[in-house]
Amino acid sequence: MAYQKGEGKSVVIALGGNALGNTPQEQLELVKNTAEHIVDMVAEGINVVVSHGNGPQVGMINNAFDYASTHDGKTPAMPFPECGAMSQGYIGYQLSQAILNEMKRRGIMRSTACVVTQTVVYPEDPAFQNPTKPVGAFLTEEEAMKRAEETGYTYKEDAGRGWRQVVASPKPQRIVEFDAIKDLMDDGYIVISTGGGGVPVVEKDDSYHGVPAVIDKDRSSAKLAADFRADMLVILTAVEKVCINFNTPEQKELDSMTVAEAEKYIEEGQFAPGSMLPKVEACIEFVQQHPEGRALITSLECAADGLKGKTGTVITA
Ligand SMILES: Nc1ncnc2c1ncn2[C@@H]1O[C@H](COP(=O)(O)OP(=O)(O)O)[C@@H](O)[C@H]1O
Ligand SMILES: NC(=O)OP(=O)(O)O
Repeated sequence: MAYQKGEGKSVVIALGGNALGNTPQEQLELVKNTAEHIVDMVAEGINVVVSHGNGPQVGMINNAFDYASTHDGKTPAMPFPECGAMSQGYIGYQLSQAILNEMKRRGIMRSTACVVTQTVVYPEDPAFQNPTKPVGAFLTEEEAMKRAEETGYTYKEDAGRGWRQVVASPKPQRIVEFDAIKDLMDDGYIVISTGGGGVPVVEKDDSYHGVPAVIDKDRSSAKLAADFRADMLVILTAVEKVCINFNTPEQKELDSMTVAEAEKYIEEGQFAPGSMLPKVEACIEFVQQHPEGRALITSLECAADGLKGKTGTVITA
């Protein structure tokens, strides 16, 4: 099956934590299943851009370098933005390989392209004054204070379980490699990009500079999808549908929401901050910027059916 330039719908998929797991070994196994679902969409003639989270991965890489650099005296300290880029690299490598293998198995003559992506954030974003995103392992207070002094990073106590590094989660303003991502997609590549929301960079003196932060990947995916006016933003997570009264006897699955309905539910506190809320907000941002587009929240397993309108929660303008 060969790709003809310009044909097919365009879809940005944001992969949640359950598509990747927590360790490289677990991830290598899980991405095989993830790839099957992505290739199901490719087989339907859809042009797919894949983005993914990186919270556990960037924390793991950062910790490994911190540990090595303070223990062996030979390994250099690794700046946080470089850790983010490494997480994009190894997740992208595993996803790319799994998608290629699956396409080969099905006789689909398409290729993949991984784009290490930077995302511009504003230095004055209030998120920098209130780091909220925990990354990496738990420490004692003493260890955390020592590391804070050495690195300048922020550590916070996490619900009585110990101290963890927290980083800011600023809003994505611009995807630096946007043109390359679009061109690659238009040329028929299955593009893996904007991993972990993109490495956050600020613009200063006409140059980009990495900053120690982790952008919400659903927000960056919404920005990417809106910028190239994708037909659909698909946020894949662990649940088939968004619910109201989630985890209560009155729980009700939603097939669809307009922006006005979603905003009413947000006001009622129906979506948990740090999990479902940013996903719904990302969908709202996408359809507000691109009202002809539709956003879908569903599970990986239901993705293909969701794209056919058979399941999931659809958010429209
Ligand atoms: N109102 C809701 N409807 C459905 N799921 C919800 C709701 N509120 C919170 N959740 C939880 O949010 C989770 C998705 O958030 P999270 O696990 O942070 O995402 P990710 O898949 O990106 O890692 C769901 O698996 C579910 O447990
Ligand atoms: N960058 C990001 O949103 O990662 P997680 O989805 O893993 O938290």
